[in-house]
Amino acid sequence: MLRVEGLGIRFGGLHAVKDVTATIPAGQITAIIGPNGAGKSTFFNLISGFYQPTTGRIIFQGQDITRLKTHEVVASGMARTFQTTTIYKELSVLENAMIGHRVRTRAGLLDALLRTGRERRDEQESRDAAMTALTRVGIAAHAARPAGAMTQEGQKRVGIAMALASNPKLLLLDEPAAGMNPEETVSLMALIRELVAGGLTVILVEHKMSLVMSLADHILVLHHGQKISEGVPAQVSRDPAVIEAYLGSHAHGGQMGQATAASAGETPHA
Ligand SMILES: Nc1ncnc2c1ncn2[C@@H]1O[C@H](COP(=O)(O)OP(=O)(O)OP(=O)(O)O)[C@@H](O)[C@H]1O
Repeated sequence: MLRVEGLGIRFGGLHAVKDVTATIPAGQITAIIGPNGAGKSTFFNLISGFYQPTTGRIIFQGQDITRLKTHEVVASGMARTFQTTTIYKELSVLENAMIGHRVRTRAGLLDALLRTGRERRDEQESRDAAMTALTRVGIAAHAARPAGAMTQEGQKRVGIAMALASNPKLLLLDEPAAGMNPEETVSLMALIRELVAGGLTVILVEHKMSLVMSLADHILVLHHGQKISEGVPAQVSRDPAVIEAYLGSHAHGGQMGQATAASAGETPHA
């Protein structure tokens, strides 16, 4: 599905991501983990086209997307959510998903909000795509509600629907369980599993180790911007390099051993 080769980016003197080579399998859930400041968000921003890498290549479904702009990356079949909620609370759930479709696939946000001629022509297509996305995340019945009236978890689903409205093959979830209580976390995990069962490939960055360990098929561990381990959860959680990295970041509370046995909702780094 996705391959990165020698991927790196420097911010001034800091190598935030350095020489990462990895293959993300199709039809699976891959989690990117690592202690605080490991480079997870930066890696995410690189593969979704938000940052241009200093070195390396990104191959998505056989196509080199390294130099594509964000909207071109989306058009190629990849969409992401954001760590902090980026939904429009005063607008309806449906309108949010429609904006997700339009902003990601063609016109800019301004077009979408100002209802230009092109936007109007595209409206029906957006509406259909948005309803399909809302159905996929289980909130079609709430289409007319203001997004801000949804629960925290409901708002997460709106955010995921915004990404799904562009009908991606690969969905990038930036800390999907952030701010969720244990029950909401379990419910979101079920949703992510359903989406993958339906054919989607998912990559997520997540601090809640319990979620990562029970949800991910494949884990990639970053530390100081470099890949230090990769494999199935059982392999990775026993990898001495990973344990060492988390113990080394103990000052931040990152403890891998504890994390694997943790209940849903625990945030090892918090
Ligand atoms: N735009 C930027 N400019 C300069 N430095 C940056 C930028 N983005 C990230 N960094 C730095 O790169 C390093 C990696 O940060 P990043 O946010 O990717 O780590 P992370 O693993 O996502 O951390 P966390 O677990 O705390 O979210 C950090 O030292 C951070 O300060």
